[in-house]
Amino acid sequence: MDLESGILCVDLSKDPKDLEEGSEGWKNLCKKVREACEEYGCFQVVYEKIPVELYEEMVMALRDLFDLPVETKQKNKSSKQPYSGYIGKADVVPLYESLGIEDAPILDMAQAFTDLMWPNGNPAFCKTINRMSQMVLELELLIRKMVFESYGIENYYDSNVKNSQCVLRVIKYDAPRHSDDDSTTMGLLSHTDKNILTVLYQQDLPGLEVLSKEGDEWFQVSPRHGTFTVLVGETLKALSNGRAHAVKHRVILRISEKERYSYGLFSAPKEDVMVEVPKELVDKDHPLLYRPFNYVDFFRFFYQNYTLENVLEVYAGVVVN
Ligand SMILES: O=C(O)CCC(=O)C(=O)O
Ligand SMILES: [Fe+2]
Repeated sequence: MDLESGILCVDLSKDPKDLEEGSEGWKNLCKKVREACEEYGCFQVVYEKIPVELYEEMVMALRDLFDLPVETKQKNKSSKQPYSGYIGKADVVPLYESLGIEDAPILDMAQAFTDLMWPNGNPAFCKTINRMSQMVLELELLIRKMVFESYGIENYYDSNVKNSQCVLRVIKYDAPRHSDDDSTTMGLLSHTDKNILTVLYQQDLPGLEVLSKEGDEWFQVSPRHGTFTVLVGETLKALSNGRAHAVKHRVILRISEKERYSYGLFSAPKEDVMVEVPKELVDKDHPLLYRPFNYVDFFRFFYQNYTLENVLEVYAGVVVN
């Protein structure tokens, strides 16, 4: 099995025929994706469709963006979607800074964000984030389709896509400079994502770590060119009636002179739709675990009440039994 340091790797670039729906290769990929979602809650995916120069343009775009004054970045307020808005240099994670760009694959949305950050215009930035997020969304939709097919719920795929939206979250971690204290290398605390799927790119430096399902081992996810990391979120776990595993992950930085950039496309249900477990995934052996829920409530629920001590109570609020 092409397990690399505990993370399953799915190669979507090996044979174009594998991407023909219904082919043997496609069925094998779907099976592998399901296995990865259930056993690990994450996997790496090789996707060579994205042109090399777009990765480079993305680094320049991120540098440009994070170099803006904090007051400008703070103009990016979260409106409707969780994961949008500016988060900067919080006490618990002082090296972390990020901006969420709602529906960045839609040109008007990418343009609105660009106009907010650069009232005098920055067409190169707009084009880059729009193109990159379109390509990553294409990848996310492909994987989502594989997940739905692997569970035999492909007839829910179109409505699931129609009822979903996405945020491109771009992240910068300042270089940690001291090694005498663990907190100086903590980039992002251990958490699960609450959305459907996250498709993440680590631009240059390593840092992402995922916790084994058994909860006893952290695995480092190495950044590799053309390789994305897919993480199962709590909403996909709920949709699969608890079968898929929402993986805990964190970012531990290495002492270095270089800042770390990453970006992820987070797909999530639209705020006004109810998420329901497909009836096909409920049976005698798999009793219903989640009542229909609204994503924004689901998200707030985790974040307002969530501590390591009360994790079970938090689940009890959305879990039927
Ligand atoms: O920066 C990374 O590699 C991970 C970011 C992450 O987990 C998140 O934004 O939810
Ligand atoms: Fe995350």
